[in-house]
Amino acid sequence: MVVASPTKTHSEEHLTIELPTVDLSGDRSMVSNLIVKACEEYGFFKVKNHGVPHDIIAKMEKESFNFFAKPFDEKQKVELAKPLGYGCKNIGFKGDIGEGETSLPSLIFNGTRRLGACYNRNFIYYGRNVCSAVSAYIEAVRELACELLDLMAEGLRIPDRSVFSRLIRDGDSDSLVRLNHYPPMPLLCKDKDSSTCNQNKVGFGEHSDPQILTILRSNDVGGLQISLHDGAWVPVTPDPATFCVNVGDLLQVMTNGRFVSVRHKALTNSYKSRMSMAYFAGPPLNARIAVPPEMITPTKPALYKPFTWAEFKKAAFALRLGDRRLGLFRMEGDEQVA
Ligand SMILES: C=C1C[C@]23C[C@@]1(O)CC[C@H]2[C@@]12CC[C@H](O)[C@@](C)(C(=O)O1)[C@H]2[C@@H]3C(=O)O
Ligand SMILES: O=C(O)CCC(=O)C(=O)O
Ligand SMILES: [Fe+2]
Repeated sequence: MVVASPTKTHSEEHLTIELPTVDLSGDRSMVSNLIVKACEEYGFFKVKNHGVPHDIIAKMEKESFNFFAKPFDEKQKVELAKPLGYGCKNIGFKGDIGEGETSLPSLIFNGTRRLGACYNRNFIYYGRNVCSAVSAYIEAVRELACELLDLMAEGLRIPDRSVFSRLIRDGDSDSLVRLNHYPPMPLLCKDKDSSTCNQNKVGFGEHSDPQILTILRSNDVGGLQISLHDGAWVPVTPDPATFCVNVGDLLQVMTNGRFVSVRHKALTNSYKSRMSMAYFAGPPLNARIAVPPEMITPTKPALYKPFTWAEFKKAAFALRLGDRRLGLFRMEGDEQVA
């Protein structure tokens, strides 16, 4: 059963919880334990001293801003096979956007190692600079994603340390890079007669990420919010010196529900452009999503049926952005939906 039920927003007030920030230059066993704790508690954490060279990030940011600053007609030329390419005002195949009348220009690149970011005709449209910036960025964040996945396996005491990362290292790993641009939007008014207009519009609606792991970075403009267990929305403070890392649906499955793939959304603001860059680390399409035996015990039996990423992706991409898709793969007789 699929339940399309956005979690409820707690009135206007927001909790101010700082996400755990993990310093990757610290003691390895301490780092791996901290990461496991953060993935269990929040499904999100920040990393500093992450090893992704500053010039690679700066070049990617510069090329992304240049791209979004181009005239619309020119950007539209790169609209190729969905979800890859440039898209405006819709997310996915069903035209989902935020709750408000927002437009989200975004650009999606293939992160598959074998194909490269700008394979076939894309190269002509994006230009040499964009392609080399994206390729270097993908290489560097893939390394970071693999390192984090190894640390997670260590923290979970799984003897096969590369059980998760090998899916990403595979030349056919089905990864993506998405650049999101949130232009400033006027504030929403609570009601027509009200002179108090103070609500930011939703730029990217509530959802979880379907892949294994997401490595997200934004400029210094806030907007990302995550949903806590009780349905409260918590804003994430932007910090360009860190990456924000989140557990995807597949990692929730591969840890047998120990890590949580947490719902999140992004709001626009009325004064400054926000730009985010997300690397979605996915496995090869034919990969069987297996749960390491250490994650299954008599008290914690397998929660999900076995499936391939192709099967999961097909189901996920046929749904709407906010739909809960993990329920489709729960073991028979299990009443839970996610
Ligand atoms: C409505 C949708 C957009 C999405 C594919 C989907 O059918 C459901 C998951 C969405 C998502 C969220 C994370 C990433 O931004 C994304 C590229 C992905 O892999 O899954 C998007 C998809 C998209 O924009 O096509
Ligand atoms: O822009 C953001 O901070 C979030 C974007 C996001 O969640 C996504 O691209 O899947
Ligand atoms: Fe996301």
